Amino acid sequence: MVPPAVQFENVGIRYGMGPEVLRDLSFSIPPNSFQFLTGPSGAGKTTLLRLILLSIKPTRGLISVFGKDVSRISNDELTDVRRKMGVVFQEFRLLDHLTTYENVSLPLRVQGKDEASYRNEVVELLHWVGLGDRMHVLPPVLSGGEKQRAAIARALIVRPAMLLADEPTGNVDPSLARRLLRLFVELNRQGTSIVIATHDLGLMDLVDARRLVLGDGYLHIDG
Ligand SMILES: Nc1ncnc2c1ncn2[C@@H]1O[C@H](COP(=O)(O)OP(=O)(O)OP(=O)(O)O)[C@@H](O)[C@H]1O
Repeated sequence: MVPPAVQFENVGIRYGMGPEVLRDLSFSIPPNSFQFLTGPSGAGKTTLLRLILLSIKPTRGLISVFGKDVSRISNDELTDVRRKMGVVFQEFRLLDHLTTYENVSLPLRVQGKDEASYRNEVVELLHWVGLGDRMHVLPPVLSGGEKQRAAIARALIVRPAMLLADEPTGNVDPSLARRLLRLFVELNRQGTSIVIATHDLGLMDLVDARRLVLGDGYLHIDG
């Protein structure tokens, strides 16, 4: 049986000596599932995504990712787990000396793939996210929304087992937001588990998906 992409059991986290930001979180993200993560500003959405990404540790409880208990994970396993995750966070981390096309292709280049094997796919994806005419420019001349779309394309190009996206449509107009959402839905159809953190109720209404709702440190699940 395929394990859940993510499993939390009684997880809590605090920053330093502060109060618990998240408390008693127990839930799972099934393989091939689509969910929104929502809740008011400061509710802990980014914190929850960072826990799943293993960039911060819980102060209590158990987290497993792709069936691995993260408290016992080796460095090699950690690298392997991270490779399976596509991540779009609010800081886009594009490399300023590479063009948009080169930034988006970079994960495939790092995997040792030959450019001829991926060029068309990268170009097609760049057109889909509305960057067809921005392919050959460097990130410093891109707008915030264009950088965000480049970061989305870079996360999707490797067809990750799980996509974690923090407000991925925060900087784009509503019609482009719907287009990006269609891209996430298509990726999900091809087998990727999707977690999208958003405040945008209109966006969530467009997809019949589970909602993980954070509030007062607790999580409840709608749908
Ligand atoms: N590095 C940190 N050190 C101390 N406190 C932090 C840190 N990061 C987040 N917090 C606190 O944890 C709480 C949750 O923050 P988080 O960024 O996870 O919320 P969020 O739901 O993503 O918010 P937003 O919707 O505004 O992005 C907030 O009270 C925040 O101040």
